[in-house]
Amino acid sequence: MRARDAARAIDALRRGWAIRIVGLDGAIRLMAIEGADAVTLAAFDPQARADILISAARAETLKLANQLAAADPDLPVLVERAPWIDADVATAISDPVLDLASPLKGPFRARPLAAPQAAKAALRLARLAGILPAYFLTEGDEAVDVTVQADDIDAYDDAIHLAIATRARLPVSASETAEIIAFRSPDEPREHVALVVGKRDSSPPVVRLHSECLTGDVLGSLKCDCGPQLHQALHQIADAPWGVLLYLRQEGRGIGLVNKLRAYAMQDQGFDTVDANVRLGFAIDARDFSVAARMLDLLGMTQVRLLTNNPNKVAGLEAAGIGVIERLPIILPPNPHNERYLATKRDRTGHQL
Ligand SMILES: Nc1nc2c(ncn2[C@@H]2O[C@H](COP(=O)(O)OP(=O)(O)OP(=O)(O)O)[C@@H](O)[C@H]2O)c(=O)[nH]1
Ligand SMILES: [Zn+2]
Repeated sequence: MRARDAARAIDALRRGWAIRIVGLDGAIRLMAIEGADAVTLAAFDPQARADILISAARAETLKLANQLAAADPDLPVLVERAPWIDADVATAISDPVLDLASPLKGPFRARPLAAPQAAKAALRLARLAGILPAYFLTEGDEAVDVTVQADDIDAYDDAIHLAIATRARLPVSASETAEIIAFRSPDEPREHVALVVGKRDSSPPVVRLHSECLTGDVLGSLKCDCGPQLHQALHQIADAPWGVLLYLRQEGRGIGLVNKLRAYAMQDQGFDTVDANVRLGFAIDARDFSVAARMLDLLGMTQVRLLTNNPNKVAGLEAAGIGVIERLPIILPPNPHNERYLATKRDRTGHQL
């Protein structure tokens, strides 16, 4: 059960437990800095010798990039442990939101990575767990709570075992005859849903992929366009012969709610949505639309008319075998709070607005 080991490791990281990642080039023992305190750190690393693993982007902010031998932007950086680096300093090293409040100590020194494949997998695992990509790292063979192969983290794909769990009628304000279909995967606790609107016929459905946005969808946040887009999409689908809205549990473009809110805190400090993600150590867009393709596949839909301004959604579905026969724009007027966000999407992430 290889996906199960990755799922266990994700769970362990969120609980602050120690894990070991075994790569082709060696094994590393890790504990997430996020959630670590003096007590858990002492148990993990009694001699205070664990180094600190961070993303290349974070290392650049800490002025460590010039010490890197290989210029691989995806290769994490190992920061040598100094006596003054305790749990609080490690937190300041890992979290860019704190940079203004706690000017960083230094200088830091980078150390060569003994197990680069395992270290890269550790960063991917942090993203999957929704935590900051920063760890205490040792190469010792002391006990851990979970051991996982780097290959299993690389291959982790929550779409593979996705299946329809149940379906029911769900009248919504846009359509009284909608049906909700829930999907579940044993590898992933978050459940995706599809809302099928209108009477299914042989024409390609109008489809909207909506990524979860708690702040926009539920709280009416004005910082983004998610809430109004969600409702507009449902009405556009209701006006079409038929269609489906996929509600994907990809909060914060796949980095999770807490990390998205960290990105918002970075935006309060002047960074735009793209730079905030990068400075936190994540991809600009960490979503994988193959899960949406798998849902459409399970619904028997192979060709769609896609409601989006995002060319990556079109490309992602097509790469996963769904034919996008038409892209339909979804345009809403900006407000003073999301004007910059929408301009960034247009200018930096290729949105056709
Ligand atoms: N990381 C991050 N995520 C954000 C930010 N603002 C909104 N989001 C997330 O972005 C996602 C919304 O994107 P979508 O509306 O699905 O898609 P899109 O890429 O804008 O493309 P469209 O189909 O054209 O709307 C949601 O998961 C939001 O939580 C931000 O500043 N940072
Ligand atoms: Zn939003």
